[in-house]
Amino acid sequence: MNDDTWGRVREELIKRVGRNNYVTWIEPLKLNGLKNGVAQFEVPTSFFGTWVSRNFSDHIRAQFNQAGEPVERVEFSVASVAAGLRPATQGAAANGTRVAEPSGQRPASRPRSADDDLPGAQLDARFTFDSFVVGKPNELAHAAARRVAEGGPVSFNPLFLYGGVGLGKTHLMHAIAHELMVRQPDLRVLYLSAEQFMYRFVQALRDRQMMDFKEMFRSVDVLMVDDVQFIAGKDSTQEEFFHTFNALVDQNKQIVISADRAPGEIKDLEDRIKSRLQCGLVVDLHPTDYELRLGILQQKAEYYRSQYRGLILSDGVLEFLAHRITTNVRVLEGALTRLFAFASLVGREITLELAQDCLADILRASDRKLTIEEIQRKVAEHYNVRLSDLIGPKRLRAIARPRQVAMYLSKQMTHRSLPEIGKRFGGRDHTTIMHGVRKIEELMATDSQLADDLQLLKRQLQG
Ligand SMILES: Nc1ncnc2c1ncn2[C@@H]1O[C@H](COP(=O)(O)OP(=O)(O)OP(=O)(O)O)[C@@H](O)[C@H]1O
Repeated sequence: MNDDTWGRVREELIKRVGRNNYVTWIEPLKLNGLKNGVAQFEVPTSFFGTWVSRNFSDHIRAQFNQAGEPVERVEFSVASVAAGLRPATQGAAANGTRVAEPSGQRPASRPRSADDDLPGAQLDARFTFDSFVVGKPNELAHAAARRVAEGGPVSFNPLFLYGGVGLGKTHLMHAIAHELMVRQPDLRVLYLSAEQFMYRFVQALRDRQMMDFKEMFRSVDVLMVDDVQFIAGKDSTQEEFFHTFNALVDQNKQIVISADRAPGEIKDLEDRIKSRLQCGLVVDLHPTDYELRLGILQQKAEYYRSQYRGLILSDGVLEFLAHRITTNVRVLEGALTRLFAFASLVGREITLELAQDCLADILRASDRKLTIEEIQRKVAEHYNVRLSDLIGPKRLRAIARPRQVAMYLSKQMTHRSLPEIGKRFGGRDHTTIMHGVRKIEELMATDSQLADDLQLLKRQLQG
């Protein structure tokens, strides 16, 4: 092989897989040889090899062939610390690649969810515990996820993680899966979204393969279902999910579920499923606070600094973003990505002015003030009362309580004064509003249902 070939192949790969993927997954590969149509690479860990094999081996093969070097198979071996590279030990996989572990150890930790018989979703390699920043709002969820990922005796089943958009539920679930696969390579870990569960179920029904479907789902050691609220209102999917769930719990197999709200708050979910979901540990990811946002930004900025070497980040920019972008982590990440990409394109230092300029739309959207009308609408919808009744004079308890909830939230979540709030509640006096706010404050201490309602409403309004 011409010495330059791998260099040329790498250049092409940057274009095919993108710079981020390239730096993370291709750059660390060491080409050991190319013989009889097999390209052999050294990789730092077996997980790394599995990941590259699964996601990039086709690209690598194609680019070698393009460069005039026929390659039929790509192999990855883990370097042994003491004795250099150990020979590959595992047979070729169906896709023409193989991943090997150092000899003397267990066979390669090929994630079982990558097996053809397990229809799991792909895991995002970036979503690990190492890259998850822990702060007050997510410390409980993180601790619970860690415990499950240790893979010891099942102590709470299911683990139910919930929280608003983009707060890290999926990240934590993937982190559990990654960790389990590394610790216990033989474990059958299946991660999928509730939507994929339904899709598989419908497919099995259509193809008359329900027995296979049931057998497959009951054969896993760990089942993780993301965004379970999706199956609410889908009767037969719920039914099947319920049976799968029970069968696995009976076998003492771990289940991890995520949703955008607590089990009891998912509308159109059967009561028996709600109660099953509440049996284990239910933990929520709270909206981020300033410290957590700053921590996440610092971590991501560190990564970008290594990607865009030479770029200067002025003091105070990250603090500014953590203050101003409070929506969710996904938006925060998007802002930083754009900022670094823009600064590198124009070759300028990332200053506060540049950030304000380049992120004007995101900052404007984050600045959006919540209105009393939005709060009233959300509360009316939540309690299933008419908006006109919520604002109107009716004194029925079923309406008066939601009205007080809306008054309380208006006081808490907007900068409006009591008289201003009164005006928007059908011209009520400010003392009526004050009474409503106090009533809710009192009740919250003793009525856990009300406290849950308020938490949910706040989360949704902040979302
Ligand atoms: N604590 C954290 N540390 C680092 N990154 C985080 C953290 N929380 C969220 N993120 C990042 O924010 C993005 C959104 O997270 P994720 O997809 O897990 O959210 P989610 O709660 O599943 O949202 P959705 O409800 O939309 O499914 C991801 O890129 C994730 O890595």
